[in-house]
Amino acid sequence: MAASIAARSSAISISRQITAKPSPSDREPRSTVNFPQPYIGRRNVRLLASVNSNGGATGGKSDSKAPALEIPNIEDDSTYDFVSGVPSHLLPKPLSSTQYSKPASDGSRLRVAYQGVRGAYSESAAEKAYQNCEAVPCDQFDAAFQAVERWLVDRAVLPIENSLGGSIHRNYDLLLRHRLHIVGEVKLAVRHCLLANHGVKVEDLKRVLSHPQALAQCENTLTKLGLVREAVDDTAGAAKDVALRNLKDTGAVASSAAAAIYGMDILAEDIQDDCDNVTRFLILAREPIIPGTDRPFKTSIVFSLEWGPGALFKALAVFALRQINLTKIESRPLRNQPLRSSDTCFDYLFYVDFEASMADQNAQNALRHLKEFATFLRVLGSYPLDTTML
Ligand SMILES: O=C(O)C(=O)C[C@]1(C(=O)O)C=C[C@@H](O)C=C1
Repeated sequence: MAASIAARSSAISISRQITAKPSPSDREPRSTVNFPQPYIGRRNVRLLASVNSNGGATGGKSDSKAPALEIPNIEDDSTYDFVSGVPSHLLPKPLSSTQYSKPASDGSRLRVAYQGVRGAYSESAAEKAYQNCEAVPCDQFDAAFQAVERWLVDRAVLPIENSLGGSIHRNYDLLLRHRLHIVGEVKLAVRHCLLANHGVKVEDLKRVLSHPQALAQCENTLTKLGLVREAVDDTAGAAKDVALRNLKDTGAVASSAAAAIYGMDILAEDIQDDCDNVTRFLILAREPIIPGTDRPFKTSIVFSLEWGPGALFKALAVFALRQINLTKIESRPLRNQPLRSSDTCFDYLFYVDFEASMADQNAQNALRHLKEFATFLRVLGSYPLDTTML
């Protein structure tokens, strides 16, 4: 493998990873029938956490053509992993929800991959998730996923949505292409600064470099200043580039930490369009955590549906009927899936976050119900909510 121990303290670059043989999970999902389908079909599997054998409220079977809001009987005694469909006794022991943030017992620091260079917001998020961790920079999101899969690091912390800019679609797509588990979330208040080299004034600037999300979050300020925007891989990388090339007509939108690291002046602070600018990051690991009920949990799933009137309404009703609160829904195109026979519409994957632990009977019933009519369903993780004040 090209990425080796030598890469331990240097940035992980995707080009280095590409020389390695792709694992089956690196491949693009081809269609719903080619996905690993632990939840698909009409077979009733038990969930990893124990469930009672009558399977829920009504115990009745529903009609798959017009799914009624009823719960099926549980007929199969086996226990399967949510994600892989492998019998759970054959899987590595998952982390418990209290273990997931503890440092390793041998005193070594947890290695946490993030996308960007030093001074990126993602680095701060990694450090917020795991104080005293070794934050490992990666040039692309994909490299951070691969770094975890190849045991180069222990975790990855990647942005998934921002309160102003919206979803980071690339990471939704990568969640499905890779086999990692969501084991936590981190919310980070993002306060952007306009940075420039020493002696440069705002009036001297013609262009500004930054991550597309950061540029979107500062839309109003940058429009008022009349600056031409140029998108780069990360905010701190923009600052580094402007500093290294000693540009006099170009600024960067980045953090105050990046200004200090790359020796730049801060021309303006808090230039985001709203002072409440928050980015939510996901913490990814090779193994899932055991969902608990000792504190508020969230569960993230992805599913696809048969086409037809009310299909999404019925899918979401499995949660509404059980008073389960949804916190996020995102739809993404189902790639490599030919257009439907009528050629008039696309196929979608729906990513849903809901406020319940997979250890809750209610959540298990909801997913068992959804699996009756979903053409694909995967649990991406069940993890504690980040309830810290920003
Ligand atoms: O460029 C950075 O500093 C990042 O950490 C990336 C990122 C993102 O992808 O959304 C993270 C937080 C901010 O929302 C802006 C950019």
